[in-house]
Amino acid sequence: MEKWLETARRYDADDQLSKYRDEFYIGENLYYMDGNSLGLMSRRAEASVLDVMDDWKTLGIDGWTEGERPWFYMSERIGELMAGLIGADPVSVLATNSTTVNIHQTVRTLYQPTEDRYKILVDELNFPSDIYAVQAVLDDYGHGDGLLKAKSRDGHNLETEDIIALMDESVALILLPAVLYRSGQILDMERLTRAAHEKGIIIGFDLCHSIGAIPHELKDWGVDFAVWCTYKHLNGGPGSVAGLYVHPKHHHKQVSLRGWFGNNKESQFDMDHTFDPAADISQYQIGTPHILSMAPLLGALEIFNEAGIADVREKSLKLTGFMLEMLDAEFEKYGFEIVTPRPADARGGHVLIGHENAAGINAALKSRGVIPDFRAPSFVRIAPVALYNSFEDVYHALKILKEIMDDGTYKKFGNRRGVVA
Ligand SMILES: Cc1ncc(COP(=O)(O)O)c(C=O)c1O
Ligand SMILES: Nc1c(O)cccc1C(=O)C[C@H](N)C(=O)O
Repeated sequence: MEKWLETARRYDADDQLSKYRDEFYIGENLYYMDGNSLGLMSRRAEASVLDVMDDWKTLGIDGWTEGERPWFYMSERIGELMAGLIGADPVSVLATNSTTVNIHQTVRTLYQPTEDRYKILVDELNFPSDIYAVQAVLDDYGHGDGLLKAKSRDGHNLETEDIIALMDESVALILLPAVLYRSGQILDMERLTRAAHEKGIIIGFDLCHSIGAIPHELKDWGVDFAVWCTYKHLNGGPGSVAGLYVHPKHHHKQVSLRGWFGNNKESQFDMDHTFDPAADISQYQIGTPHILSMAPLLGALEIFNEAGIADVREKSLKLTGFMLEMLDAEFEKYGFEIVTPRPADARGGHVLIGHENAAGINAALKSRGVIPDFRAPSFVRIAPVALYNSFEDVYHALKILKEIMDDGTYKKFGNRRGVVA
């Protein structure tokens, strides 16, 4: 194992992003590898929350329009800060609601079924909330049987051609993940979008596991819409306000879930009963924005815009590459299945390993200060995050994993997941 430590130290010495590690609160002797579920708090995120609290303290109601960070425009302001991460114009990006609400909002708004074309194409590996939301839309439109699921050949990943083969004239809309939440596979968004548009289908992506980990070019690819959460790679904190993108060609369509914060800002306080939609993405807001759950993003996103998503991606690939190399070389005898695709263009920001005792192994790792997460039925997800993890973290996490396997301590933990895994 010693040679891996040397490699890790060499990589760390070369790491241009290592200066950001100190900006984050990282517990003592903790190897935090769960940034794809909940990113760590940075000092800048903490400071921006305190600044917003201070505006509330000193300005009261005038905080909506006064101060350096007027709350009335904060959803759009954070949208601007996220635009570069997804390759979009700032006027097409917004921080609002939760991911699930944004799926209801975008899908309901852009889904325009006809008698022959009413199906929504998803995949059988997507996160449950996405499926619940899409099924609810279909049910409400009287097309409950319209959910079409692309199947996985190996139970972990998807083949682009299998998805494209399902795109026919019966499909009205497609919602797919950009990076699969379990395996970490990146889907070919550009090719899928091209194929969907050739068939006249609206296509959107869930970027929960890709934003902040990989670059995107949504506008150039012509993607119709996207949604994402901000508490994973973007480090916005638990329940931080989600994001959405809608291509400018759809901005003229009136949103389905209407509320007064989607109204044209100039006329919003006229309190008229006729909805006067904002001309741009602002229309996708519904009610009063959750200012305190947006505030951490002001600081957290500043770090991203400074570090640059290209460098973040380069380091992230090197971290997961190093992890995969160690797993291949040192873990063969333990019976792990390494699920994450190997090619760099197909691998997101985390690695998924399968083992029949995965829940016990996950618990044993946590007891030793390594924080991954368990995903049913038998997987451990490990995310070394470019902004705050080092190569030495990866080395220590895997060294501890090896010790747990060698001494069998994982057996003491049973093999059941916690209530929140
Ligand atoms: C792919 C994906 N979609 C949706 C969600 C749910 O998002 P929210 O709880 O913000 O609605 C998550 C994670 O919680 C996710 O990983
Ligand atoms: N949103 C979460 C939560 O409220 C509690 C615990 C975990 C989460 C997650 O984000 C899970 C995550 N979407 C996943 O990929 O499994």
